Amino acid sequence: MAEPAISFQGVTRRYPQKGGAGDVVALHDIWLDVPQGAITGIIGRSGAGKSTLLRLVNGLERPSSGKVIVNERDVGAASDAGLRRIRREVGMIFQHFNLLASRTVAENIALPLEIAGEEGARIAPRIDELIERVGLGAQRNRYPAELSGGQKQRVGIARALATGPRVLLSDEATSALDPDTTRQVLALLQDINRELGLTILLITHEMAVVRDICSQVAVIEGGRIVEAGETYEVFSKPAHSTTRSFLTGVTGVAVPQFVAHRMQDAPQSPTAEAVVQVTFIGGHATDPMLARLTSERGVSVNILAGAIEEIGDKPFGSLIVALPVARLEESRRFLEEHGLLTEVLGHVG
Ligand SMILES: Nc1ncnc2c1ncn2[C@@H]1O[C@H](COP(=O)(O)OP(=O)(O)OP(=O)(O)O)[C@@H](O)[C@H]1O
Repeated sequence: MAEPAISFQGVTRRYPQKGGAGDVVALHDIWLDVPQGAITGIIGRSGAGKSTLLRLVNGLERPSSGKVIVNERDVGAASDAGLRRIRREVGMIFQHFNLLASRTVAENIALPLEIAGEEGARIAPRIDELIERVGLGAQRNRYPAELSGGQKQRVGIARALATGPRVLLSDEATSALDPDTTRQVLALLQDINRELGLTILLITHEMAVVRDICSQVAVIEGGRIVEAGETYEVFSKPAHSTTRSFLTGVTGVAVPQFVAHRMQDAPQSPTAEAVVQVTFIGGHATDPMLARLTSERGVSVNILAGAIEEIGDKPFGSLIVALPVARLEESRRFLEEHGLLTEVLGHVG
């Protein structure tokens, strides 16, 4: 196994509060490995500790205890020279782009190279290459105020790549963008990840971003990681209630209105039906298990809604079905024995 690109080892970050009212514990005993060359998402609500976690990676923050290892170097223990080296290897993009208004696109991208003391003659071809990569050839001499949000973020990405980093940190990079532009910027990040083998660690409060480009995800709540793993696994078997609440509306399908308004927690009669969400994962996605439940067990299944999408390059299907309450347990056992996941959402009748 390759060493992780970033490793949080028992990291706690406290902030003293004014007036001695005790510390705010922004992060509590974080253990997390970010694999090389992958796109890893950290998802959490406002105040969960996401920005603090990201700032620990490029040394803008230091841990109160524990270690943050980036490319095998301990960030908390780095000297000033060591920190400068780490920052060249770690690029960052921001929600509000952080471009200099008085500089053109090319001049904004040149900035980190100038700071790093790169020779003038080597800067120009590097800028050409970066502008080409993010598709901004026509905007080269424009100023930020003349650009759309998506174009500004492309400048941010080119600037972050200028020093040839091995890791890219993304702080809510698409939160200020409309859905179409978000898709384009996420696709660009994915291309960069694949073509340059760059490790990307992004923070977001949107599960759709995780679904679209992250192969790994960690869910953070109140400064603690409550769940982490491969996106596909976490989406198909969310173990924590916070994860489930982030997933609502992002995957699968909703119970149709005509059923939803009649649904109750408990069945009201022996002929009631249970409304069940059946999740198909991996190779099981196309298995006609519901048809077999009918043909082999004689259970009548009513399909109410369904969708199949792709998460982490694997099929992920979700169906909402009605099953007779009298056959519910047997039906769930049959489906689960064949690798499907079931969850009872309510009852009708
Ligand atoms: N410099 C600071 N001084 C004191 N408290 C801080 C500081 N930075 C963050 N905190 C506190 O630490 C906790 C985590 O903050 P953080 O900004 O990391 O969360 P977040 O998940 O990024 O939230 P948001 O999405 O709103 O930025 C919050 O309670 C915040 O108030």
